[in-house]
Amino acid sequence: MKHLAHLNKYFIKYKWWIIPGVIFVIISNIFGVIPAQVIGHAFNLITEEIAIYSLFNGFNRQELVYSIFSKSLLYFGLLVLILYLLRGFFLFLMRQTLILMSRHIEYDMKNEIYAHYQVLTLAFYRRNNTGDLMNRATEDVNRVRMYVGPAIMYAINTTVLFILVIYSMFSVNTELALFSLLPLPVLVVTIYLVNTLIIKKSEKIQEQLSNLSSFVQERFSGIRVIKSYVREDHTNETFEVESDGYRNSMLNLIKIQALFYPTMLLLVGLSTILTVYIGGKQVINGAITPGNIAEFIVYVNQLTFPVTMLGWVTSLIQRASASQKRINEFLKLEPEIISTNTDTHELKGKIDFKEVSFTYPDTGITALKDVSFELEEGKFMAVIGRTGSGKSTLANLLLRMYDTTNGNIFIDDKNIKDLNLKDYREQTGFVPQEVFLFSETIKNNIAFGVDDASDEQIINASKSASVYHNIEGFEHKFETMLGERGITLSGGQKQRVSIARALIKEPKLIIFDDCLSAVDTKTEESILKNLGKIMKGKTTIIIAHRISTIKNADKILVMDEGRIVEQGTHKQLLKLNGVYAEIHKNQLLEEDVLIN
Ligand SMILES: Nc1ncnc2c1ncn2[C@@H]1O[C@H](COP(=O)(O)OP(=O)(O)OP(=O)(O)O)[C@@H](O)[C@H]1O
Repeated sequence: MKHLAHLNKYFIKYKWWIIPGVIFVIISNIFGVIPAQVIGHAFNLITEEIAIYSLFNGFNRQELVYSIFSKSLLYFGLLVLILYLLRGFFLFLMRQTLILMSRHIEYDMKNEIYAHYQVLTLAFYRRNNTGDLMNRATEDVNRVRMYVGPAIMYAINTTVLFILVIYSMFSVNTELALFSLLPLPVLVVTIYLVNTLIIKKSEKIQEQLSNLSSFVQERFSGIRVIKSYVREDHTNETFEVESDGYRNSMLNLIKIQALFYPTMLLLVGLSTILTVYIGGKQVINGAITPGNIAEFIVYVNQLTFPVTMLGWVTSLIQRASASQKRINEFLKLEPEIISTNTDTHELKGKIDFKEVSFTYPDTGITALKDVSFELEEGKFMAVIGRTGSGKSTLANLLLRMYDTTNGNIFIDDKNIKDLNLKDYREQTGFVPQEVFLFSETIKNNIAFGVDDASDEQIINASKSASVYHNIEGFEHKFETMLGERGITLSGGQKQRVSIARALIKEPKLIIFDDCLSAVDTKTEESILKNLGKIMKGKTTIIIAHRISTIKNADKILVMDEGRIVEQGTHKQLLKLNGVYAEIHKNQLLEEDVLIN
């Protein structure tokens, strides 16, 4: 329960929804209890009037007695109807306040969680899978909403009704009240147990269903692989096994659910029988009137629903508490990378790595070891090296996605940790190795990093990235939708759209992480030529595998196993006759083989 204390701030915020809500609950219940008393009186009236009516047997007056009798009964009927209508009206107001409040809290919570997700670092996203992140923002929030809305509403409702009904019952007759209420605790416990079982089974089913959907989703995405490996039948079989498990669990749940209502009705029936039996005895003894029995039967029936709710509410609170615990775990996480500086700084692009080492926190892999280099502002630097040698890690550190484990990075002679990170990243362009495009129009994908980008800017960026002609070739040009709802771009086209997205920002520092691998050498040349023009006087870092991409760089870093093994210009490195010269030789040989 202590986890739910996090929600108190919302209750305070929405106190003007809760207070009227509680008042409506009380009023609606008063209008629920009075009809029982009216029915009791009506019942007594019937018995008395029948006796009077029989007394006048054979007299003319009997007709008059009958008309008075029926009129008064009609008035009673109308009164009960009006009372129930009023009850209904206040129930409506109760839901309008308390349930609506829960929707507002749900909205606030989702915003709070989403905003917190945004400040958490890349390492957090590596540690947690997307499904889990989504679950906390949707499933868990939904469970908590069930607590702040229905659970609280029914809890207040049940308490108020209980007080009113029990007071009315005991004020009529203590013994009858005790016997009528006797089966109710059994009902509460039974419903709680059955409900907990139902919830447990439902959760398992939910999990099976989500496994099933993930399975189907993945297989649909990988349909090309399935078809080319002729694994359709095998996939079908796996699906059937999963599906069978889901069906069996569902059948099991339905069996339990089928027992739920009969058990409830049985216990309520038992209560009614006890009321009639004990009440009958009391009537014979003259302690109560027959009308009181009718009144009690209405009470017992009125209590049934809230009592059922009591068991339900208890399990709702338990689930909400578990969910809130999970949500709190995330909300309490502090981002590892904090930037408190709010000063803006015009980025010049001087970079200085001083004995930088970096170990990935979750895997313990040391990706950079004692890396030191300097790059003057406005220069073009390239990084080359075998796969896994730490090139992308270097880019990650340069964008401060992670902080160094040892050593320091200086940008314009300022420690990167002291920079205003938002301001720094805004002036930096980054093209990642794995292209990610949103399921949006090409135009929106290119304009992603800029507010209110003009058409001209978008066109120029696409021209610089040598993707303009491809886009113009599509039927809807820049309005072409990408992703699931639209077309699929080729690998090279994706890379170039991603480059255009970085170029439109007109960054002071640009980092290309192996993002020219899927474009042919001619296109690459034209991109590099454009880049040379755009980035003139601005710092450019290109991570690449092809010497042709980087031979004009002012400085080339050659990396191996997390270390810089060589650095210099193309000519200097060739002279060294080391790793770089070896890569160069091999690539020349490859080209020869291809040409011949
Ligand atoms: N997010 C991560 N968490 C843990 N380890 C990582 C992570 N990213 C990379 N590594 C590890 O760090 C090492 C360096 O990887 P990095 O991606 O920097 O290499 P790279 O030189 O860019 O390789 P490639 O040319 O194949 O892209 C590798 O051993 C890799 O397994």
